[in-house]
Amino acid sequence: MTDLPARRLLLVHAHPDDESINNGATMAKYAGEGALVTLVTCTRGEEGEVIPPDLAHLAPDRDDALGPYRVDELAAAMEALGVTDHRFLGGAGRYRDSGMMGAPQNDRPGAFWRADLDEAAGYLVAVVREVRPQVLVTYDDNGGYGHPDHIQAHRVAMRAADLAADPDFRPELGAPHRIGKIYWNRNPRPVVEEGFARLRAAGPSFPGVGAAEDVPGIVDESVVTAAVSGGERYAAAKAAAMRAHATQIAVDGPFFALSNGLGQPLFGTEYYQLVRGRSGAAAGEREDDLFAGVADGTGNGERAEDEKEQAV
Ligand SMILES: CC(=O)N[C@H]1[C@@H](O[C@@H]2[C@H](O)[C@H](O)[C@@H](O)[C@H](O)[C@H]2O)O[C@H](CO)[C@@H](O)[C@@H]1O
Ligand SMILES: [Zn+2]
Repeated sequence: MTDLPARRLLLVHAHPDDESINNGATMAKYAGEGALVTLVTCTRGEEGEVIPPDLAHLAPDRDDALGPYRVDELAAAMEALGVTDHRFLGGAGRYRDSGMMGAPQNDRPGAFWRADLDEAAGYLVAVVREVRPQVLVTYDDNGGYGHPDHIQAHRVAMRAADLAADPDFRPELGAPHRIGKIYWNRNPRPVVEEGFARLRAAGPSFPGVGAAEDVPGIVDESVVTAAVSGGERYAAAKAAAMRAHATQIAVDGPFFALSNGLGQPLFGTEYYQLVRGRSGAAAGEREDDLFAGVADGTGNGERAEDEKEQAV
């Protein structure tokens, strides 16, 4: 990729829908401000459940046509977010959705959970060395909530960040590139609990109400180091993107539910933990911009020698 935009953000997610749920406002904001936002999705979500009854035939135990359908849902979500650079890890269909932890699908040939880590990371290294992002966003080491594809996406993303910077690793994939800042998706407990209180007060239009502790990446507020506000404009884009994933998500105003029918709050501000690189905020302050303190616009700069690694 030549003539790279000054700011470049790479996000790595497991299934179509995760990007909108976790980072829709962030992606829309930076895309709207002219940054290059690159999304890599590791599977097509073939093993998902299906919410709309008229689409139930797509299910893996019926037509097994959910994967291609979710590819189209993801394209519509990218349109809503204004994101133009989306790839599937290794190409669409290279890795299959593994199902929930413990499901027989975990062991199916081709399941992402069974992927060779360095082979999968190699596909991502090629993207990193092409787009040369200053910022990478992915899940924590539990994948947010323990889904095997989320855990594997975390492992592949973190491994690829290391390999992409190694000049001895597959030089044919491009010049080495060190990603300056790496963030994990987080949700601060007080914000989540307040959102559920709003949901209960509003009276959910969903069959039930979820539990705060089940929200992926929920942590004590002190763990969160960055908060990116999408404002009304980008929060609306996030909601539209989530609606585009209609087989997986039902949206009702400031709330949504997955196929389990359990309502939860939809946040227009998204939260992160900086796990590698240097914060651009003052000591003890949260960042409000993931690119704060980025070394330079080229994204080719090595980290400053005195740069303090975030302890994780
Ligand atoms: C948000 C997310 O990661 N969704 C995954 C997840 O889907 C959940 C799964 O079907 C579960 O059984 C339901 O109760 C829950 O409501 C769903 O969100 O796992 C799917 C299978 O791996 C995956 O396709 C989906 O994207
Ligand atoms: Zn997922």
